[in-house]
Amino acid sequence: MGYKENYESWLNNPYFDEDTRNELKSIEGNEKEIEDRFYMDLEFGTAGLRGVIGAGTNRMNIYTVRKATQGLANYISRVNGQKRGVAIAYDSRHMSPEFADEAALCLAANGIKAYVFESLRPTPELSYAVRKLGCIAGINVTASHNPPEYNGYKVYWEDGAQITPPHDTGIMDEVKKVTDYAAVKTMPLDEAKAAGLYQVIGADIDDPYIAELKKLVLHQDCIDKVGGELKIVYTPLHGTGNIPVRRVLKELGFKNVYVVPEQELPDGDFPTVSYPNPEAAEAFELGLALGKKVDADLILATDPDADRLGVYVKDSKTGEYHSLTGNMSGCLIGDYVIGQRKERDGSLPADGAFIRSIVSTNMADAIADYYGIELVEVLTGFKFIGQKILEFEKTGKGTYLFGMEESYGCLTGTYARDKDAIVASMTLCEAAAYYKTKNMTLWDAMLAMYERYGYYKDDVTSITLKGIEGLAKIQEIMNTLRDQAPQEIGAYKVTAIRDYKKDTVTDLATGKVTPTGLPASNVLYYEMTDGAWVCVRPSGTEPKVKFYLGVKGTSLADADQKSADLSKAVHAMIDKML
Ligand SMILES: O=P(O)(O)OC[C@H]1O[C@H](O)[C@H](O)[C@@H](O)[C@@H]1O
Repeated sequence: MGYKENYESWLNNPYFDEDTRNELKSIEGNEKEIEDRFYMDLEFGTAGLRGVIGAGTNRMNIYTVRKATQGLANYISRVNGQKRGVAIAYDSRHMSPEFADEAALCLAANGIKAYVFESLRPTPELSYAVRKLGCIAGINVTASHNPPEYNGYKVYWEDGAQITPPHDTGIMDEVKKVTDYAAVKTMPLDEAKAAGLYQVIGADIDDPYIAELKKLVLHQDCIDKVGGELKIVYTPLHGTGNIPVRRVLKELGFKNVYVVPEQELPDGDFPTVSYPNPEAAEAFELGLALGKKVDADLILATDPDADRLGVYVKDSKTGEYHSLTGNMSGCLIGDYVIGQRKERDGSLPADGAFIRSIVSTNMADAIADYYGIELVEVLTGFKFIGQKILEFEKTGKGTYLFGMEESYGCLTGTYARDKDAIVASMTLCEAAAYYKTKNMTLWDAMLAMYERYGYYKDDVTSITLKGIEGLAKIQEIMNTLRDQAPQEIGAYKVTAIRDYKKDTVTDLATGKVTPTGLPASNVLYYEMTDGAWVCVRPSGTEPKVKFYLGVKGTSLADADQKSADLSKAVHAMIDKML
């Protein structure tokens, strides 16, 4: 069916509620809008379903949510997982609780028990809940850090990680097979409850989740010593982090936690920011102002579903606040956790591993090298880190020590299988306490890391290309780069090209081709002279093509300069293709 027919069929089908049909009527004659809403079904990307809320097959609405859930239910039935149930969480976005209930009632109508959180919860807690309750799957209704008009639907499998092969394609196939929206099952809430197919969860999961986090603390002694002195500013950016972050910090003994009042309460409009993403500087405007006022040691921001953490730290020598990228905070936390674990236990597991995505900093490799542990690379998406943890468990080979992504996410511990900004906040505050007892700030610790591991500087630039034309343009950019591979970028010569789609690593000096060792993915990676690199890939969660880059300098200033120069060269390369 073409987009026009799809539109007509929604418009004229009484199965769709009146509001939906009225919304569709209001766009009559607006071809572009109709095409965008109906030219495709919302697809599973890096992080499941994600789209703008509204009527249409390419939108997030109760019908597309139900359809996805019917597909999931069919898959669960196919693998005989009905009895184990599905845990469901949701964030502070518009329609999140409604979509969560739609999903639950569809599952219930399929004989699958749904465990639904009583109110909003962070993504990592959902991941934990799936494991804790022994569920076959999990659903999280969230669009993470996207703008307010978006919502999404992340699917988790029994190990608590977001779906990967074979379950992702298995579920997607089942979703595709559901062609008649009216055939999707659902049932009334009271009936689902009476049948024991809808169970509300809350404190019964919160308490053991927080307890798991606290088990990971390595230096309670340091918190006891200076937890009353450190000043921490925190913003949940109108999302789910508020209660759990404050709770864990309080229970551990951090006494001065200042929450940004304007951003404390859940609000799906995210009224104080245009983009509730700790990667964006604007997310810190209010936090920084409060930080300066109270003279905070560190400023933390978690995104709406609290899987990403952004950080600013105070440089006590200049009084300035430095922003830490996800690469920097990830390395700071990873280095602390691995280093202090070694200190505590005397040694690290012989098969210990530090996992990072291919687009994350090479400083991680230097850290792994320093501690004599393995550095494992995975594709972008924390689900691949989750998948590795499971592989370690299944094969008995490999011990997870730490995992991180440049996109502001990391996980210490294996109680959850998605990135956890609650544990990241906790661990960073603990590290701040530890370094404080050594008369160091977190910024001092960061500088010490540069000294020890090298002056790595990494950056990411993205180009937003929306809609059907945008999608085509992104493909065109990838094709251009494949057909006319750059031999140099800025001051650097390309030494090898990794094409993750073709599964090839081509050494440009010898022409030798080797496999990438990772599953196929539309990613191009240029290894360059002097430890520099550039990587290009379409985002799986937003209408963007992303250009990642990294350099290694001889000092902070040198690395900054090299990074700025390479960034300029990448921009010039992009401009040529637009
Ligand atoms: O670059 P993208 O495909 O948009 O993904 C960026 C990030 O999105 C989400 O936060 C996922 O949970 C991450 O695992 C992923 O790295």
